[in-house]
Amino acid sequence: MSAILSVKNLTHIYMKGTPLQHQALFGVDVEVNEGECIAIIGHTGCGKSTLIQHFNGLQLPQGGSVVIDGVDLSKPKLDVKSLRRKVGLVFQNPEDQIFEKIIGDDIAYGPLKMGLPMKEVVSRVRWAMDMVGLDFEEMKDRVTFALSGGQKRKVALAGILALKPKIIVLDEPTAGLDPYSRNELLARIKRLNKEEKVTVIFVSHNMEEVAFMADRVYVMAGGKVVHSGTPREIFSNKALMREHHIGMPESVEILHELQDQGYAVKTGSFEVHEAAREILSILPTAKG
Ligand SMILES: Nc1ncnc2c1ncn2[C@@H]1O[C@H](COP(=O)(O)OP(=O)(O)OP(=O)(O)O)[C@@H](O)[C@H]1O
Repeated sequence: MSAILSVKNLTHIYMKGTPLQHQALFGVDVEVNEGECIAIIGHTGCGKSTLIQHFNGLQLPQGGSVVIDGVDLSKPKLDVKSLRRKVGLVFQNPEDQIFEKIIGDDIAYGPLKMGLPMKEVVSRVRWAMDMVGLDFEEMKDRVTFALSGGQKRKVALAGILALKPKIIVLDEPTAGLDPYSRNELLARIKRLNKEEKVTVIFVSHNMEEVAFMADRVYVMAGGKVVHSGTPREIFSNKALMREHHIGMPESVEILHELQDQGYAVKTGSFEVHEAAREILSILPTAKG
């Protein structure tokens, strides 16, 4: 695997030189390999959104460097359009991303702007709708304003996918969704990552989601990366999670609680069936 995204010593100061100046990033290093699924977690205000806004040129490096698929974002005359075809950023609020009245038109917007022939545009819209689980025939002519929150999220994601980006960046992809819609959308994103080999980077406050999706996790605090590792490594580090006010998957929380009470359980198991096995393993030697 080779690095498709490399961030080195990135700094960012909002409203530099004004009385409202605020430094949001203090020398961040992130390296993402092609095909990986990466989670970025951390307490609110730690700089996650600021960081990911650099990935498609919404913010440009003030200090340090960001190189994506061979494109150095510090270079003068950066071709932002071509960068945004490589990296699709899906905002937290889908309404910030849906502009057209009709679903099919909205998803076709990017490919049409790219000047692709109509046949290719239609084929991309079909593919993108299929990837996110929207039925093409049933949904393409429906109006966007009448959709549910979950459907809007799917339309926003399909609009990005229709550009066939190598990397998708998702800011809290399932915030506000019910558990069924959340799991369905996560399974779709996982399929994009594992089968279509799209590199995925997502920000999340939902640790179940991080445990289910991520190959690796970056933990941010105070504008810095304070730790990185597999979900297993991160969630077995209770001190780290507590120090940075980050929750854990509930199954891991239960295992940590048992460990605190003196039971010999391993805390790196975060899938429910693993955690259940771990708990069952201590039953014969249970205290009291
Ligand atoms: N446009 C802006 N102008 C000034 N300060 C900003 C701006 N955007 C963000 N900040 C500040 O920069 C810091 C990092 O914000 P950022 O949105 O990157 O955090 P975050 O980790 O994504 O937070 P959350 O989890 O709440 O979305 C915060 O202190 C925030 O108040």
